[in-house]
Amino acid sequence: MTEIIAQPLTADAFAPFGDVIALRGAPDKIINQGLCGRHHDLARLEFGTDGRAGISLFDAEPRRLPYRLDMMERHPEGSQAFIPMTQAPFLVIVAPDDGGRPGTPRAFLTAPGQAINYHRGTWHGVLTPLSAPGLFAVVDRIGPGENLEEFWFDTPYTVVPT
Ligand SMILES: NC(=O)N[C@@H](O)C(=O)O
Ligand code: NI
Repeated sequence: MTEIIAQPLTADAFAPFGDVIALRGAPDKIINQGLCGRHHDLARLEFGTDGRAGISLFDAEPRRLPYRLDMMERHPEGSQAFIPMTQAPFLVIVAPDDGGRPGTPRAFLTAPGQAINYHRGTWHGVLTPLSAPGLFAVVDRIGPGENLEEFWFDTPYTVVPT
């Protein structure tokens, strides 16, 4: 199986696929009588013309590295954000589109305090925590119709740590 080496997640590397939601420098605005910094509008969310935003909680089983990647998916009708409810790193796997199927996947390990938002239609691996509890707030589209497309690889990949 082809190996993919997981890299530290950076906003630049992830930009073609989505947004890294994290503190970056000074807040955009100081609020709450000076006791809170607002870091404003950090992700491009989309829910389609007939959908709406929803917040759900995902309680996922932790996985281990090396990780067998045999399927990727995408949501053609909306974006999907994963906001960890712990400080634990998790695995993020994305791929460019290659004629309607995932191209070569890329894997990232988050740092504590990083959350992510997959842009609408981005190929990604399913939520992959690496420790328990795998508890995440998820902001994605609630609406009619099918919003999940899966692609199963004939030959799985193996994701390994740096
Ligand atoms: N299917 C589902 O709600 N979860 C996936 O979209 C995922 O990205 O984990
Ligand atoms: Ni998804």
